[in-house]
Amino acid sequence: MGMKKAMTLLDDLIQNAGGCAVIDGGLATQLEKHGAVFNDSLWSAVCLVKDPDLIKKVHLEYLEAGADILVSSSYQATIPGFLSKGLSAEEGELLLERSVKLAVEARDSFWDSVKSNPGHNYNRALVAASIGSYGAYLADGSEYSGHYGPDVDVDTLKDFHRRRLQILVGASPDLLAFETIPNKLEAQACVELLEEENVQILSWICFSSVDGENAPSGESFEECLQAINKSDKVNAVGINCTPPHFIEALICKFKELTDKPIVVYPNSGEVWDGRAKKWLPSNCFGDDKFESLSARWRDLGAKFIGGCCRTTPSTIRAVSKVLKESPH
Ligand SMILES: C[S+](C)CC[C@H](N)C(=O)O
Ligand SMILES: N[C@@H](CCS)C(=O)O
Ligand SMILES: [Zn+2]
Repeated sequence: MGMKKAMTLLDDLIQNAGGCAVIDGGLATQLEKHGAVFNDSLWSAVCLVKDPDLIKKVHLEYLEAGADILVSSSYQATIPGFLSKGLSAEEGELLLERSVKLAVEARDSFWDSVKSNPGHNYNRALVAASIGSYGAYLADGSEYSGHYGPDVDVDTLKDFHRRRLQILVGASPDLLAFETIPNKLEAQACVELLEEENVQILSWICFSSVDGENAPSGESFEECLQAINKSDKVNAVGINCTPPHFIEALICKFKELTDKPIVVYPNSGEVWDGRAKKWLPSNCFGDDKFESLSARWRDLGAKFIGGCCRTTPSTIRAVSKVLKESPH
């Protein structure tokens, strides 16, 4: 499909969803709720190897809750990560393809089961292939610090992302979702890669933020968005895995900094301790808060809203309900 046709598909989805498409919630979180254990450097990508059926089940739960966009299970799935566990490059590539396939299969079977029900309130969902940051692969919490050290330059990051991007593009998702990008260098690497590979699939680039004002590296979003704004290969930009109380101000900031559609899918407000590898209870937002805040975020201009870590299908049910029952 050409970029133009894909863009129409996305615009139609936003319109059919009432002016703002609903993204799913935390994938790893919901896998853990079903008993999956991720005390491993592959984090949720362990499930791609050990229990792909569970991934499909969670995708179906999010569709049932009203998600218009599913994000695939490839966040922390990388060829070097799989090689470090003794898998071959070919096996790693098949696992990446599998992550898209699982989401596509869930989407297709869910849509087949609801599309002819009169009065159903679902849209045919799109599948976004997740591309987690280099920091996610490092598994040291650096997707929330942006500190990759002096030896990492733009070529290191492009080399890291290139093969996975090629494989995910080859699996034909509807979208590419760069997630939890923590600094300007990685944003630039992602844009250069999309250009160099002449990628013909829509994409968004989302940053994390730990202070509600800047990228985790301390660089301003004005700096981080420079390369993105110049490229027509990036179709939307925003924030994920960041506490909900920062989102309103960040939407306002992004509106001043870019003409691209804005994506927000915050976490619950809990804070990831990269060393202890656990979530620390903090200013935690429940589903009712997500419900009221989503309407506010939509009114401020966000075009894609969902949840990230520690949000669940019940969060997305609340978000979907408010966005679809009182459309803009
Ligand atoms: C979004 S964070 C909670 C993912 C896990 C992290 N990259 C780690 O492996 O420690
Ligand atoms: N798509 C990933 C993001 C982690 S920050 C997940 O939901 O698990
Ligand atoms: Zn997250």
